[in-house]
Amino acid sequence: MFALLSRIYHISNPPHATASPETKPLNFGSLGAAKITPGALVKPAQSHPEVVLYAVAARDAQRAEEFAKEHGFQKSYGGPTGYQDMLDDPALDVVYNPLPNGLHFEWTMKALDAGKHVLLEKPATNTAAEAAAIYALASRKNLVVLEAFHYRFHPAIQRVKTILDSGELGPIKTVKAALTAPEGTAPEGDIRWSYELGGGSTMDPGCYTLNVLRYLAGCNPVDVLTAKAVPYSTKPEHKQVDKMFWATLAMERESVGEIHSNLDEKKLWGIIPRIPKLSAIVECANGKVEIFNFLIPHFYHSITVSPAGKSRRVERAYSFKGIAKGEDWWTTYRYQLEAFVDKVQGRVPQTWLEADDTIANMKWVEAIYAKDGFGSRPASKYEPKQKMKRGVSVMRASGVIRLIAAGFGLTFMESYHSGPSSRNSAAAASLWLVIIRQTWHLSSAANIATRTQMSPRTQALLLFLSIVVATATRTPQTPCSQIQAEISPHSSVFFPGTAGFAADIAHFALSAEQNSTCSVEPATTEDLGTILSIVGKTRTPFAVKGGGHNLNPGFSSTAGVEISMTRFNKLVFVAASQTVEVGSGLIWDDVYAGLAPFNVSVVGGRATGIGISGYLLGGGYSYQTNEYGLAVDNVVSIELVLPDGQVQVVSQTSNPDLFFAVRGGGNNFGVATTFTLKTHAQGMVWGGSLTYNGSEMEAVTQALLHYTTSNTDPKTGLQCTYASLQGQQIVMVNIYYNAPTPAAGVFNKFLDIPAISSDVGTRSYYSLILSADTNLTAGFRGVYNTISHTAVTAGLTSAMINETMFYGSLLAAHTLVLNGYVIEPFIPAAYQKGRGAAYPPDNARSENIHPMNIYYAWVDPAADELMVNISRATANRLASVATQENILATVKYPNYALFGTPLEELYGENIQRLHEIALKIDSEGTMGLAGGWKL
Ligand SMILES: NC(=O)C1=CN([C@@H]2O[C@H](COP(=O)(O)OP(=O)(O)OC[C@H]3O[C@@H](n4cnc5c(N)ncnc54)[C@H](OP(=O)(O)O)[C@@H]3O)[C@@H](O)[C@H]2O)C=CC1
Ligand SMILES: O=C1OC[C@@H](O)[C@H](O)[C@H]1O
Repeated sequence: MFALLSRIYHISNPPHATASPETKPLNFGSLGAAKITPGALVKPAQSHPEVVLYAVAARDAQRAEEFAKEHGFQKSYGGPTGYQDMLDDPALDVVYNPLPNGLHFEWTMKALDAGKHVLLEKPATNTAAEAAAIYALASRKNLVVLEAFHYRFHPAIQRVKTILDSGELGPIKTVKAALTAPEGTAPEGDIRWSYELGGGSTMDPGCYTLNVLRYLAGCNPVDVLTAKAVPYSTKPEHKQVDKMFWATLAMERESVGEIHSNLDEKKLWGIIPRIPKLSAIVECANGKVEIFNFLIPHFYHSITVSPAGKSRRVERAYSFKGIAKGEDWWTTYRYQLEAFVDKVQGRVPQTWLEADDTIANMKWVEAIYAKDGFGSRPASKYEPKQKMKRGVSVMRASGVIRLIAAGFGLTFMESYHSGPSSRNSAAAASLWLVIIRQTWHLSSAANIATRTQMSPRTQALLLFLSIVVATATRTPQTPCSQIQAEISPHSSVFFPGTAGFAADIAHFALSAEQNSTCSVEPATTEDLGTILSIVGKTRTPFAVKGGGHNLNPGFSSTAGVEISMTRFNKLVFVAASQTVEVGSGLIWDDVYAGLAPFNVSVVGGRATGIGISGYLLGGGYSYQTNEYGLAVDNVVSIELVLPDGQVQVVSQTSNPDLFFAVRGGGNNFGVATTFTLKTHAQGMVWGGSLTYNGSEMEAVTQALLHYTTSNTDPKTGLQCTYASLQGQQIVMVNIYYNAPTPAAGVFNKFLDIPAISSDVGTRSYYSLILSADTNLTAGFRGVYNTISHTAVTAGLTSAMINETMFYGSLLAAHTLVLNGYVIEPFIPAAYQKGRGAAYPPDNARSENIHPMNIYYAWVDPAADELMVNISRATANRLASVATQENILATVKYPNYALFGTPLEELYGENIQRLHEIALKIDSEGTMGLAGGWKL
């Protein structure tokens, strides 16, 4: 009892800390004079020596002033510009954002734009897409954002996690969490009852229950099995505002989650208040653990551990007992503030919530709302300053999360645009894009066929499909419903209008996306086999999507059944063999991040967001190709579900023909589920991105020619892009060296040229991958084309510059967002690291292929055909120049080639062998129903 009273006393009267002379204190400002500010910031700040309560901003100036006086803020800002005025204050370091949920996105983006770190109240935003956009901006600006799930910083919940992780209770079976608040806690008119402001029980106590479920289960959900919600009132404005909800979720590791919250729990018989529910209970194979009051454990909590067959014990954890900072009386908010300040000050926080965590939580809040029919809270109308549009792009988080994110689309670096005209055109394009997107999604299959450059065969296929779809709507058993009936509960089918479906069909390039009849997320090879067998027997067109980065329409998208590989998300490093098993639904980001703790890496993609499977099935060029060869040269084995549903692990010894064919030969032979890859020791690397003004094109070209003719160092990697961004000429150079410092002089000529922006230095390999702004054009329409050359000459670069400038200025005023021509030089040694893959054919390896990426991104769907034709014309002209210069290589990189490219141009001497293998493996032609390079 004394301990309890002592804690309560100190929570209300914390000892005041004095600033330490060694560290610079941080000036905090609160956006809004919110009810939570005193508890979450003011009190904890009093005992934190590095936190200064610097300012508060409120819509009403007098209220701001009073609030500042009452809580000890040095300054106040008020009135209609008060929030922004505070953000513009150069002395402000950190923004605390406790605004209504629906305003979190706008004001966090504005705070980041103003260069401030943000402690952001939960739930981070109204949608997962907004959360992703916040973290994309924070990462670009190197600022800290933390979603204030304060309870996660307290020793109590961490103790529960430690017990579960220790294995004492065995594998987790179910996690149950509930939070209820008595009626009146959120009175009528509270922000929590406003749909526009992001209200609802699932958004408020509910987001904690979801968060604690994910944290204790140690994984994310894979499906919302059931969800039910009750509206706050019968008034029309509350139709989508839940006062309580229940949901059951299937979790990744075969556990089940049950969560519930009630923000307005009525009294029993109208008179007896109910005891609030505040517990999380985890049932495991060998026992159970329950934490009472996981939310605000600092007052009082209990952790009851009941191992099977042993006696029950009760634990409590108010501090880390000297292992980490803290006192028994520290509140969850105080622990949180400690970690947040540590992070901002560049120290290692005791614990942290990464972007992935926040984005996943929002994703599953939305999924619950989708399932119970209440729908996501409205996306903010705020258009971020630094982006032209809210695009759709595919983002991946912790290896298991996938969502549609507001592509942090086109970043208009201020320095590229001096006049107002470019901003006006950006705004116009933005509006246009929104309208186009909405109408495009209503387009029929036939429209897709005529608007995009598709072969008569594909058009016929689509026509056939429209008939199938039309018929299917009248018959009870469609391929989708058959799949739904036959797959296990681990796998899911999603239909249009659901969040799962939207995520499954999303592509990097909008022009590559198609509205499918349904999407399927198989979780097991058996289910995948069942799906292949159903689409094969019913002759249903389908597509297989890994990362969704393929720009060719119909390659990983379909009007039929979209198979999304997202649930094949395993990542297992095997130290003994120095290999890693990688699920084909992951993106390279997941792999790099997951392998970093082992100080190893793999030969993989050079840009963020690239999927494992498409990249590997096409060959795979990497920053590490000079040192270790192409990605296909580093594949040890591939688990494949064959077109007849059989599962086979294919390696050089088990099936040399298939092992040859799959590495570069695309999806003709089945669906890859797991790749086993060689890993290589990985320390810190050096490199990053340099962006130059067009006026430096000649200087950069000279540096490039010098580099390509003199460099033989296998630790190097480089990409040089001549681009026109909205009519503005620029050159972007990404450089890489596999050591903390580069060999003397290797990149000096590039570094000597004045750059508009430079982000080069010693960093982790994954940070290097993130440094290139390759999501600049996510969500626009796009086309890739390519030629391959064997060397870089002045004649070729000058032709590339001509093409860039000509089409850049011709089309900028109309629809073009960006065109880019990328030189990717490799040293001859790169091609000697492997042999015997479908791409590159062995005889072409001696040519020392440099694949050139030709990329156009635009807005108007009506320009699709024009852009494809331009990409053909420009590639043909560059091929002629390369021929004249005697540097044209014989094969093209499949992952850059435009649809319709003859297969001989990709596979050269391998074509006959590939045809024979495909015929043997897929005599029924099942894989021919999927798009891609079809043998
Ligand atoms: N971490 C935790 O334990 C808790 C977190 N929260 C979270 O903090 C946030 C704020 O909650 P709470 O403090 O209870 O809410 P309040 O209603 O007290 O605060 C919201 C603030 O937002 C400002 N505001 C700006 N625009 C609007 C608007 N259109 N309508 C209403 N308010 C507006 C107001 O500031 P001004 O007067 O300056 O205009 C107000 O002070 C929520 O995101 C909530 O989920 C809440 C409670 C506990
Ligand atoms: O964050 C919160 O924590 C406690 C809840 O009662 C409150 O509504 C919520 O906003």
